[in-house]
Amino acid sequence: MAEQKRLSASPQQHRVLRRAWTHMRADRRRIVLALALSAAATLTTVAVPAVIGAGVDRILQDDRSGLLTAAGLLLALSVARLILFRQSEIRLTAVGERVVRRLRELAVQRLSRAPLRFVEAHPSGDLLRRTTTEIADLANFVRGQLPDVLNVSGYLLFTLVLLLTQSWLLTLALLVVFVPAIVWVLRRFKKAAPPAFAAEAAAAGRMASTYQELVRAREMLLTSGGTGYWRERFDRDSETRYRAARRTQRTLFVISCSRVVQGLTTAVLLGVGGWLAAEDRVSVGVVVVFVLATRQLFDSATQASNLVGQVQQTLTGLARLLDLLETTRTDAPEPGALPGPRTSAPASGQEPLDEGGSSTAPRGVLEADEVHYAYVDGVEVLHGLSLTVAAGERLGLVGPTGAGKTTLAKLLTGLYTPDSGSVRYDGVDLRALPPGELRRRIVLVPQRVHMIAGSLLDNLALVPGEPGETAVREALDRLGLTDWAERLPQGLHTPLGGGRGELSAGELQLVGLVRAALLDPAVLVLDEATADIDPATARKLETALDTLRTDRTLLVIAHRQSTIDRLPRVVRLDGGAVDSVLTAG
Ligand SMILES: Nc1ncnc2c1ncn2[C@@H]1O[C@H](COP(=O)(O)OP(=O)(O)OP(=O)(O)O)[C@@H](O)[C@H]1O
Repeated sequence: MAEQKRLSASPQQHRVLRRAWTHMRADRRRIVLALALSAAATLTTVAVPAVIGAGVDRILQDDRSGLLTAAGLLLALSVARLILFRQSEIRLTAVGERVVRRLRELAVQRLSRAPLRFVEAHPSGDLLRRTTTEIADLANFVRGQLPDVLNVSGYLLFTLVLLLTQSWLLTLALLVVFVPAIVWVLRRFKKAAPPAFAAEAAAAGRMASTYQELVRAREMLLTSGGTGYWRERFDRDSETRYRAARRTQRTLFVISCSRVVQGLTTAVLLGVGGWLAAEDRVSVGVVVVFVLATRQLFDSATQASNLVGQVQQTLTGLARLLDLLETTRTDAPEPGALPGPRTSAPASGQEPLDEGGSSTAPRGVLEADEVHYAYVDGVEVLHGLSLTVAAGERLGLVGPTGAGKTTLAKLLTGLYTPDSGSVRYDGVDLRALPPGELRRRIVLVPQRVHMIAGSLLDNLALVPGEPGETAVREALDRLGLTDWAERLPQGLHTPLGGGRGELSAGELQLVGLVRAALLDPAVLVLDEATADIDPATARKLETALDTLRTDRTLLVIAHRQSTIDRLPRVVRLDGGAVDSVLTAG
């Protein structure tokens, strides 16, 4: 099996911000301006204790004009602070939202282009959580906590510089007591937090997957009486999530130990500061600066300790999102195009290529060459299968359940890529075709057709090229399905999907066939696409699809004998290889 990239449940958080920077680069000017404003706003707060300290010294020196200057400065600082904080917050939030929006759109874009095999290999709840909940958490963090995180970090840094300029001895006393203790607390937290938060996020993803599967399989569970099993599984997941949440809470408790460290530091500072003032080695104003600044320092440290949990949670979410973006990134070279319209004679047995236009996609030979494919390592499903379908041929594909027919159909339509070997259309490897071009040429109609919330028209028009109502009505007409659409309560505008209305299994297949008729591809692969439709209607539709375009290559997977009987050549698969070929007549 070709190496398949997989998402990690607890992806690496190493250098997560540096990795995220790639997605922020486009906004670097806005980011720098927002950070500069935030730093300036923080400086206006840090300066307050220094100005008060200077004012106290002026009082003790009976310097009235100095005192007035200090008072005026305090007033100016408070006005500047108000303006700068507001401005920095607005700009930070705006730029943060832009980055989050870019990440959200990129995640959805990459996921929508990810190989089917990648999507099938992951629980849909996990993918959903990464692209919705975790991005929403990131957006909330940007809006709610990011300005605080920057202010607190700036405050801690600038205050330290201020204190050093006031008295290095008192700063040393502060650092000797405060730093080792706080470093110990933070290191313990840093060691315990990433695995705890990652485990909680993974448990939440698993729970969402289980819930989603339960909702999707509700009918089967009710009929088979399997709800008990599902409840047990959900309870197990819920228990794991509960334990993971408890572990996170315990980790957060480590951080609250910093309050004890703060009490100890204040006591030491008061003692040393009082002694130095009595010895006349520092002014009373400096002691005042230290008392005020360290109070604010502790407030910031407390705020930081509260924020650390949220920051960690956000970093975990960001790492999971980056994991998704990095895993789904394709380094494939620019997709090639099919050869342009030919002026020379076509290869023998081939018709000339059409020049394009959605209704005249070019024709060509479809070939599977020595294709190997495995869903799971070591369990090969197709074993070097080769098959050639001539341009315009109508071919049946039959075989026992599990023979590999659907797998081959998905490979022939480019939904899967072979582990080795190749699938070519008109001599071009399907991997080299842009998705839009590929769909114009080769279309698979599966047995299970999926719907989105919207009207019948929205659902029918869910094909590249956004066909309008007229094109949809024409396609219905060509397939003889106008009456069926008109019989629905509001005709083409009947609301469907998202719990608003459902179609029967056979009607869903009609939708799949109309979509195929709208695309009108050169190659149409029907995988049990009429199995749920009554035999008479199925025959009518199959004939319509046949006659709509007589030069179309048609590959039909079917169990119904009457469908197979209409096809001039039938290939039988067994055990992932061609077993026999039957030709009519
Ligand atoms: N998503 C998947 N993950 C793992 N194994 C899979 C997956 N889909 C199919 N298989 C396995 O691949 C093998 C071939 O399946 P496939 O659906 O191609 O058979 P089929 O011939 O179309 O069967 P049927 O007639 O029942 O539709 C089976 O053994 C099946 O269990």
